[in-house]
Formats: sequence, C-alpha cells, structure tokens
Amino acid sequence: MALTIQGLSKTYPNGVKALRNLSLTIGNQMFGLLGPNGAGKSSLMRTVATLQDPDTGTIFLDSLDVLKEKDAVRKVLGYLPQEFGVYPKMSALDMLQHLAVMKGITNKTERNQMVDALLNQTNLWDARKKALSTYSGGMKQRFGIAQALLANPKLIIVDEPTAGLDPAERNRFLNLLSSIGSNVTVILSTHIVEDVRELCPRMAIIANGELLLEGSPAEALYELKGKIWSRVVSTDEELRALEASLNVISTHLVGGLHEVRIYADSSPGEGFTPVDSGLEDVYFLNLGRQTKTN
Ligand SMILES: Nc1ncnc2c1ncn2[C@@H]1O[C@H](COP(=O)(O)OP(=O)(O)OP(=O)(O)O)[C@@H](O)[C@H]1O
Repeated sequence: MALTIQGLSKTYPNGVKALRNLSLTIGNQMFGLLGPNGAGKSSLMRTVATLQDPDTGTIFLDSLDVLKEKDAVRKVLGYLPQEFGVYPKMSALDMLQHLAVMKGITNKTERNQMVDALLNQTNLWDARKKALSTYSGGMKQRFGIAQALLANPKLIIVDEPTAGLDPAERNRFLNLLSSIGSNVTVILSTHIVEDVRELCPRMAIIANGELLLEGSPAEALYELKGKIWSRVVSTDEELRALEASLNVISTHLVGGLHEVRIYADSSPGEGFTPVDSGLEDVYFLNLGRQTKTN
C-alpha cells in the first residue's frame, strides 16, 4: 500500500509548529523516518495513525482518505506508539487474546492460532504466561510488535522502538522488524541513524516539522562520495577555528581527541584525509543546512 502525505501542517495550541507543510510518499518498503528529538516524528505518526488531526493537508492510503475514513484505516493499521503506556499484571498471552478480540477476531480457533504464531515470531513464547509488568525493555518492545501485527495489518507504524534498548536487544528487535512480510508498509520513526542504515531502502529526514531529504540511503551516500574529510584536532581553539572557516559536519571524541568531519568538494587543507561517507554524515549535513537557513 502506498501512503501519500501532502501539505501536512500542525500547530499545537501552545503555538509550537510541529509540522510545516510536509509532503511525503511512502511505498511498500520499510521506510525510515529520521529526525532529532522534537522534529515532529511522533506528531506525524499519530496523525497517520488517525489519533490526531492536522490543521491542513491530506493523507491517502492508496485511495483511502486517512483523515476521513478513520475506522477503515484502523482496520488495516498496526501501531507501536512511543509511549506504550502502563504494562499490566496481565500476561502477554492474555493481553494479546484480549487485544485480538478488540480487533474483531472473534473466531476462537483463528484467534488462538494468530496469538500463538505471534508469540513465537516475537520470541516470547516461553515468557507468554508472565506478567507484562515483569518484562525487560526489549521484551516489552517485542510484545509491542506482536500487538501491532495482530489481524495482519497492511500499514505498520513503529515510533522510536529502539530507544533505550541494549545492543543485543536492539539487534533482535531490528531482525524482528525486517522479518515482517514485504507486502506490508512499515514506517520506522527513529532518531538513531544506524536503525535506518540497517533496515530501510527508503528514508526521509525531518527536523523542525520540515522535510529535509527524501530518498534512498544509498543515493544520499553516493552524493557525498569523495566530499567527506577528517582530521584530528587536539585543542578546543583549533576546533573553533575550523568551525568558523569550514563546513564542519560533526565532531566525535576519539580517545579524548576531537575527530572532525568536514564537507568539502576538495581537500580543505593540510592534515585532512578523505574518508568514506556514512549515513550519519548525510543526517548531520542536512540538519546543519536547516540550522543555517533558519
Ligand atoms: N500535545 C502537544 N502539545 C503541545 N506541543 C506538543 C505536543 N506534542 C508535541 N509537541 C511539541 O511538538 C514538537 C514535535 O514533537 P514530536 O513529539 O512530534 O517530535 P518527535 O520528533 O517525535 O520528538 P521526540 O523524539 O522528542 O518525541 C515538539 O516541540 C514537542 O514539544
């Protein structure tokens, strides 16, 4: 299914402009929505999930008008919100059964099969009778995916699912996401560049409610080929001097020293070596461009 978002704007009653004339087309692939905290990702995801209305704009899921035909959208939607709420003393098994009934799966045999399959798929079978409140962060997120996959959704939205997971659990979670069928549109909203690099053939970068880039990570990386230069600087003064004269994309501390990454068509000066571009360069470069134009 294709999701077509056009001219979406939202200003909250407190005056915060969360979405500014945002347009995006999301096809049948895992789509990475990348942006820093406060970019507007959750506002966009909640709007697509029919939980809030924009001030202006339209959203279509194929020919379905998302903002008008909310019940029809909810039937084909699986959603893992950023805050999944309070985890009850209920077991994963009972909770999934309950949610399946709410989703209208009234046939008991069908429901049991679906719930058991999801518990297996999300590797929660052994813990299915334990209270959700006792689950670790990673188990909770896997349960979140299990409930999002109930009733075979055509559109799945996961909002910042890997934040706070340890590396092993994050890996497990990303593998689980990538195992979701290719006939489903999955939107992965995240501020973690690596999540998008590992999983998404298409992506968008948003910040401050605006679309900064839409495309494939591979294309975006190709555009930076040969234009990223790195150097280590040892003092803050040196760093500030570089920041004042060059297009500094990012600085990282490596063993207590600053490793500076620069965007330039040719060598920016002595001591710089050309380095492979990474998706993080694409991300920071786009965020930096926005800061400069605002
Ligand atoms: N209900 C609300 N009322 C007022 N302001 C809001 C509301 N929800 C979000 N905001 C503000 O809108 C902006 C966008 O928030 P949003 O949660 O959509 O961003 P985000 O990209 O998901 O970031 P985060 O990762 O921090 O959740 C932020 O400045 C946020 O403080």
